[in-house]
Amino acid sequence: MTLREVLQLPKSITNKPVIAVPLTLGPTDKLTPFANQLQEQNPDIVEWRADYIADDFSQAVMWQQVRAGAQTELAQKKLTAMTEAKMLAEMDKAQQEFNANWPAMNAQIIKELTGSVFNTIGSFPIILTYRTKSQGGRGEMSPIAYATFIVTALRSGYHFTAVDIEYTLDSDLRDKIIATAQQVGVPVILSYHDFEQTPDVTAFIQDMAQSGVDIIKLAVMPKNEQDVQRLLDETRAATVKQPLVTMSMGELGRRSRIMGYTYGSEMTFAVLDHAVPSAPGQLTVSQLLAAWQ
Ligand SMILES: O=C1C[C@@](O)(C(=O)O)C[C@@H](O)[C@@H]1O
Repeated sequence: MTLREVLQLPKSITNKPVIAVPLTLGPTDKLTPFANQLQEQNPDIVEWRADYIADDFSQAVMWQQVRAGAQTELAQKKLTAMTEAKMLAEMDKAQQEFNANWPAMNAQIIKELTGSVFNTIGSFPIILTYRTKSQGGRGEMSPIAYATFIVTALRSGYHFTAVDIEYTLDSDLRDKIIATAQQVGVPVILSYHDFEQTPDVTAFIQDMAQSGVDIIKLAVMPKNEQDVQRLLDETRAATVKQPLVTMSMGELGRRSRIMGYTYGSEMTFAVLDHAVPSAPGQLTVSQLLAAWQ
């Protein structure tokens, strides 16, 4: 099956790869300008990089906010030292209650976050991605919180076109996400990033193919032109059954983002004009289309 078929995207009449645009907005950014620009540039799919926003709604951050609010209130009340001590002890109890209620609150927060994305850009197919710091993203959640986030978003009632999971995630958690994705009918993209070098691409692709996922994605850093060519050649030579998405990052690797499809990479990531790239070397959609002219 081709990547377009796996993701149930319309057939291309140009034979070009799928263009994915990352959505990297944080908690104070507005979605509407992104949505408007999206309509103008009309890529195939949006990758919601949830790591740009989800950590702002983590258990620790939310409790911090509740506590700070309560403390400000206390400070305004001119309490005796004894009453204040009593109230602080009550805060401890409140924290325990907060922690006990967190799973339900977390599920609601994730549902609302997902809803805000779908209500604004839901006419576009959406990939759900949470990228950890070690894989080049912003996410600092623990592996369990990461898996909970993904599983809850998949079960939120909004239908993602695909979900991305990191190859480096603990295999039990990975299997749990894969099982959930299969239950809700969402294809899984398994991703691996190397920001230092271009590893043995063939070996990685073969190992990643063992995990029963639907699509394999590899983003690696070249040190020289030979590395870029090796990534392309090994992509072409790969014999796995899953569709592949590969790219050589950084300035040197740019041509792999433009020409990778002629070697068998079926999706390329590009940003909307004036947006900040989500990985080194990404072109804008306009630059990509111009390069294909
Ligand atoms: O995995 C990838 C590919 C990418 O890292 C790139 O190099 O374009 C960009 C990420 O947003 C995406 O999740």
